[in-house]
Amino acid sequence: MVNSDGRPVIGLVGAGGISRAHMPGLLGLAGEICDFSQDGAEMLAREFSEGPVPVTLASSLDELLSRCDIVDVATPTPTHFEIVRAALEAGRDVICEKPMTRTSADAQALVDLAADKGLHLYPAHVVRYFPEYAALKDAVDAGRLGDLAVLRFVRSGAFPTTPWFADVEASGGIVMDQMIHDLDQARWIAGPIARVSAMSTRTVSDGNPVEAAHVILTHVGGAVTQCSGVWGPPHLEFTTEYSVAGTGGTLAHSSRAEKRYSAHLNSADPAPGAQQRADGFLPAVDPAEDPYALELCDYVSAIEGGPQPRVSAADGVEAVRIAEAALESIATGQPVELGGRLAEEPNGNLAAEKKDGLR
Ligand SMILES: NC(=O)C1=CN([C@@H]2O[C@H](COP(=O)(O)OP(=O)(O)OC[C@H]3O[C@@H](n4cnc5c(N)ncnc54)[C@H](OP(=O)(O)O)[C@@H]3O)[C@@H](O)[C@H]2O)C=CC1
Ligand SMILES: O=C1CO[C@H](CO)[C@@H](O)[C@@H]1O
Repeated sequence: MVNSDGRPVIGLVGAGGISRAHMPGLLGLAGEICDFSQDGAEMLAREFSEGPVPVTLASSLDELLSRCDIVDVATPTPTHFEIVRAALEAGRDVICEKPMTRTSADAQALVDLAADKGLHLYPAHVVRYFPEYAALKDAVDAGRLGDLAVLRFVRSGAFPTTPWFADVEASGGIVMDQMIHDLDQARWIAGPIARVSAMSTRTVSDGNPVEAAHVILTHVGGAVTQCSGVWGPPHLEFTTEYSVAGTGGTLAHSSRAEKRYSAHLNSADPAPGAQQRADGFLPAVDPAEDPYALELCDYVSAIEGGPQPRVSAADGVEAVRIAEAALESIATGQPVELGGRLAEEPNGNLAAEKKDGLR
């Protein structure tokens, strides 16, 4: 189905917030983008119809799967399992938004199916492509921080307004939906995790829900990570922070840092520059190094025979498994042992390896 330039037809499932963040990257990679969603696909197609790449509509998932080479799943979390399974059954390589599925058992089942079919499956852990996090990874891998001792990750934004996010059964709440980015960072930067302790709170203020969580991870290598997440009131700008200390030094990032002052008040007059930087739901992105475009390019290149991308399917399973452990710890009040065995198994790479073997 590739077009005359050899560019693939990419099927986008979904037309919500993250679909719009994917569109610039998809437009740079695809010969055609075919979108399917419940209601919003037409509006999304209209918004992005100016350029040379046709944005077309499918009237069902089956139609989309029959018309595309690669599927990009950007629907609510509880729909990921069935949509990804259908795409793999139809023989399509798949990119899927995080969390890969709501449970690690479902995520592992998809990894196994992809491996059986010799197909690629990539979970969209986009924070690995944000420059400040990629720089941290490079510094740690180069040994510039020495042996890691303590890591702290913080992520704050407005409580998401689309109703399914508020349903913990559906979304997994702040830990599975939002903090999963930093749980993945912690494992990527400081290695496998042996123990997870967590606590969370949800309250309502002036009719607005607010949810927050702290998760402590003990890494197999001995380092300790604290992840904190906030889904706050509607005026809260999206911000991120980390600070990492090792025997060789420290590294820190704050998305607020370049601002001379920051105010997050419930007022009609937001902090200067805030709207250009980030809304309450997604972080600010420099279009010159758009991490959503970088991740999509990495995955599509791998699907087309390039090197393994920065994220594997096994990474997606493991992120969900750590988030599940945190939810269990919140429910029981006890730490959860992950046993140090962790999924440092090559499952995520199997699909690609198998496929390469078939070429
Ligand atoms: N990596 C990141 O930084 C981010 C990741 N995410 C993740 O992306 C996913 C989607 O989030 P987001 O875009 O914010 O969600 P939204 O609720 O804004 O959008 C979801 C879209 O999926 C469509 N949809 C729902 N069910 C189906 C279905 N069964 N088949 C086809 N389309 C369907 C909706 O349809 P309709 O046309 O009716 O609107 C809507 O267009 C979630 O898993 C979330 O965790 C979200 C934000 C950022
Ligand atoms: O990074 C993100 C922004 O916030 C959203 C709401 O929690 C998340 O789904 C998303 O992954």
